[in-house]
Amino acid sequence: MDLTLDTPLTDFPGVGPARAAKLEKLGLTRVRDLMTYFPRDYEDRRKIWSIRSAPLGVKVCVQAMAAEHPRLSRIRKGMELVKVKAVDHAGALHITFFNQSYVERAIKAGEEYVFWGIVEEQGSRRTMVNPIFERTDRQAVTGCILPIYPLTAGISNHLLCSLTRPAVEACAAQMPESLPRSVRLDHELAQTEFSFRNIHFPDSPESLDLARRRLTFEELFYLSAGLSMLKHRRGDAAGRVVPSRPLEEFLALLPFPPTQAQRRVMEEVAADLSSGRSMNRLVQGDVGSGKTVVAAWGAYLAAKAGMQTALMAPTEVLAQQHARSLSALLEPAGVRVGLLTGSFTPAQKKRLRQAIAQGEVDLVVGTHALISQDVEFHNLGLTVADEQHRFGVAQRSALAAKGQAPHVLVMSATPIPRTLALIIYGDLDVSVIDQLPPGRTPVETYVVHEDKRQRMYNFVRKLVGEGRQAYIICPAVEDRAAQEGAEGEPVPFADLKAVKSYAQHLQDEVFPDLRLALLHGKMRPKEKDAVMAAFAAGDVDVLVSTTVVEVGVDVPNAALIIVENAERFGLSQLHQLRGRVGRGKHQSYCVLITNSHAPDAMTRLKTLASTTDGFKISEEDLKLRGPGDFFGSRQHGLPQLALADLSGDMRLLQQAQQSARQLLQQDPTLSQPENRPVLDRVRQMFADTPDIFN
Ligand SMILES: Nc1ncnc2c1ncn2[C@@H]1O[C@H](COP(=O)(O)OP(=O)(O)OP(=O)(O)O)[C@@H](O)[C@H]1O
Repeated sequence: MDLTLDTPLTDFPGVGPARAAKLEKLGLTRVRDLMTYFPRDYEDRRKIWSIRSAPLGVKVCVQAMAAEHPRLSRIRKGMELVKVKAVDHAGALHITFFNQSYVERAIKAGEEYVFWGIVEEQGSRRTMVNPIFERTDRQAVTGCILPIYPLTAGISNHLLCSLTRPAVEACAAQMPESLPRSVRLDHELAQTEFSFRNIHFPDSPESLDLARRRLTFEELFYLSAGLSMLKHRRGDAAGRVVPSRPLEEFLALLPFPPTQAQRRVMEEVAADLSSGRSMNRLVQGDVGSGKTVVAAWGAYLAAKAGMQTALMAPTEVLAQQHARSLSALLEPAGVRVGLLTGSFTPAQKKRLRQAIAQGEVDLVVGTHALISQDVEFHNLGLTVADEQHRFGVAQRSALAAKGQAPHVLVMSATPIPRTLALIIYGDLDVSVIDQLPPGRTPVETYVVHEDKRQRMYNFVRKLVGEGRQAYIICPAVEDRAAQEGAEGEPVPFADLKAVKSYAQHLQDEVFPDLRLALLHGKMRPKEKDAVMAAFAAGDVDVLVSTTVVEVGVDVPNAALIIVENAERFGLSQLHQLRGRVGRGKHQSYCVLITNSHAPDAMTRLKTLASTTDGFKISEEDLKLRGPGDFFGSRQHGLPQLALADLSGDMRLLQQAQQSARQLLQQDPTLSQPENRPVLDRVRQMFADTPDIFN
């Protein structure tokens, strides 16, 4: 069979319609797809041992001759055994196969085989159970470094290897070289053919490293090039001029002087808005660093220039809170603030929509409802997305599409490690508020086990006695699959009922004399708002809540947060939760309760207890849990990476970025003929995200 990159997999022997359908599930229909279907791991099966020298207890290859015809026996119903003795110059290996009766015919007395399995010793006998085996003259999966591919039901690693091996042999040389020669030489990257051969079937660990380095670099290079082009394109986009005004005029509205960091970021925003180019800026700041002020400043400038601002918040509770605090701040300066959420009655919504369309509202605060089709703005000049990584790139663009190239400000309260920020927000300029307002004392954090529960309740009572308020957070879980704890234990708060009855228990048995309230995501928005408002007003002492308070909720008098089943949360999420306290002048506390004694759970929780620096914590989280948490379900809308490991490939990312930038400096649109292959690859990579690259 003559293979080319376009040969369909159905041309391979043994691939009928049923298998083809399963392969398609993995994205594999042609040889080309096999080439870029990379192994997730490797097994080093190069060393071939003799029976006596083979180490015990680990998987090894042993070469030996079948000394007899295999013996098949049925020991009980449904259980078949095949036994065979294999020998070499110095020893014998007693091999047993369970329920693989075909072995009786497959192994022939007198033939040499390589057996891949675990050697064990019973007395002086060396044994092996269920090895993989092949004849020494037909070695394919032994004597080599074997790739381990990601699989799906009905597709074995063996099958994938048997497809990939001939594909790579015939077609590695046909894979086009798209990296510019100078980039390849500058970074000492291996050639394409070598890289594809060795990423699948490495000659040695060193060759594998070279191959992986090249292909990872390539991936990061195209990603960086795409993102730079996007930034460049946006950067060039003409923006509406929002004239700057003296900062002091706005600062006079604030009840506190800004921090240096806030001042700097506000100046950056004003410079963007008045530049005549369209702003695309991310404001990153640790919890409680005071990002809202920056958004308010942007909205203020826009309003004074006769333009509207839309501020999109991720939750109803947060939208309500922003609307409250922004109107208190801005209404005195004549900026009209409106709130639009999904929970309004149709009549209310209609009235507000009309006001928005007629330009009677300057700043519209809302949830996703803002993106809905029938909201029309009179003159939208600025959009602000709070907690952007919860929204996708697509949602951000949908909001922006409601105006004529409005300026875009994105605020993220989850500090993101720099590597990830470069990728998730590669298309944005970044400002960091790296300073907390003065007078904050760091939150004291404790990890405690169940047995200290009573002491903790006493502590709650003591703080409430001093006039403070407290949160008690329970992890309510929505999907059934997640209801088992990490170690398979049932989770006390796995369902809403449990949270409700826990709250009831606290009110009835533990704190009958305190004012408790319950908040959870399944409540009607109006109820949620009422509870939050009561808590903010100091009418509730203890708020028992699910993680709906996680993002952004701001009640400075709250000085204690207790997190139940803390081991179930990611570090960054716990950091967010902890950020709900320590927002005022009172010494605040965070108590993480756990039943778990699992060492890694304890390590994670102790990390949190040892630092309050959000960037450090998120880096630790990235190391411990991988980037999945930050990326969510690919909501960011950027391409998925096949090889690059964002927690480890930082240096390579920097090199790739630098090199992509250099190339784009010479040829910003990659329109020169020699850069055509790069442009094609970038387009291909961004093909699934047309809203950011067309
Ligand atoms: N410069 C400042 N001096 C004193 N207090 C400030 C200052 N800036 C903001 N604050 C107050 O600090 C609290 C936190 O501000 P804000 O809600 O804007 O933080 P944030 O960055 O959005 O935090 P989070 O991400 O946790 O929501 C608010 O009560 C705010 O009024």
